[in-house]
Amino acid sequence: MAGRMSSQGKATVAVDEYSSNPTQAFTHYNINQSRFQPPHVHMVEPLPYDAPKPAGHTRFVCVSDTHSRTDGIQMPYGDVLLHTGDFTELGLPSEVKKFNDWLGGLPYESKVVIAGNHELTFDKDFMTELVKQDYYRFPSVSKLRPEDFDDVQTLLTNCVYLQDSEVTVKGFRIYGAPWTPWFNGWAFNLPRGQSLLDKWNQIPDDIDILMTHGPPLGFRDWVPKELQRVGCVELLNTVQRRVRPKLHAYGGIHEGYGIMTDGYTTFINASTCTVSFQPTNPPIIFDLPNPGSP
Ligand SMILES: Nc1nc2c(ncn2[C@@H]2O[C@H](COP(=O)(O)O)[C@@H](O)[C@H]2O)c(=O)[nH]1
Ligand SMILES: [Mn+2]
Ligand SMILES: [Mn+2]
Repeated sequence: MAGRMSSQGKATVAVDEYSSNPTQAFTHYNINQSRFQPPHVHMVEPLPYDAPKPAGHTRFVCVSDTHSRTDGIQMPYGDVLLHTGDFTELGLPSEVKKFNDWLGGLPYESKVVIAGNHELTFDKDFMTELVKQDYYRFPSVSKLRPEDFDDVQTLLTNCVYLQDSEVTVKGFRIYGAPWTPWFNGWAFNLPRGQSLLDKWNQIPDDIDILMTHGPPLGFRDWVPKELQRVGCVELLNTVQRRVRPKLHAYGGIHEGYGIMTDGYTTFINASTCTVSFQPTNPPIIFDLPNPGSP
């Protein structure tokens, strides 16, 4: 069973029986529960940049997977920038500084950033293992001395950096987490199932906006070259059965760029880079009514 009520009346999420095979999970839940079917679940057209912002709303500008290729990106008007990871290629301090400089030149009131699997130096446990393996997989990182990346987060002076943590911006509670299902042994990779669920269980119940690097199952998580869905089943169950944010922003699967809704949560895969790492997908804007406004 994937969900039940705790003694406090809150939903708790258990490991899904289809956790390890997201493509099969999608088919099963679609056939047996119509879980990904219209009318509730459908694609959403992006808001044009010149759409007037309704009174009492905050405009979020979502980007992801910019991979050190920010130079040509046309940034639209908005209030709060959300970047959901993979802002570098390898998490090199030089890349982080360049990204931070780019952020510094943007006019948004607040900028909130999480890491992705490419931000190698942000994952302390990953770096410990990499050093032990003599940087075998990522030789260009070996030129760094540990003191170069020990406090790499502190290079991000022009944003709020979230890692299993939250911030309140203009009354919105925003939570960010970098973890993705294991794939080729990158940073912040964890096995599907309980390991990832343990991370999702740290998300508080009353979050308005959730930022993760990768998608949940079924919402912009299709990898065409492998004919597979790769979203996290536990993340979907956590989002739909417990946290119920108004907005779930992510990237990770570049081919999944676009917007969907399940009728309550809007899911935005804002991957700027395409599958061939061209930074051509435009930032996605999204308006939310301010908390407490009529
Ligand atoms: N089959 C899977 N493909 C994946 C997964 N995570 C990423 N990818 C593919 O790689 C690109 C780029 O990802 P990046 O993290 O290196 O920037 C992505 O668009 C997919 O094509 C996965 O878990 N399974
Ligand atoms: Mn990426
Ligand atoms: Mn990634």
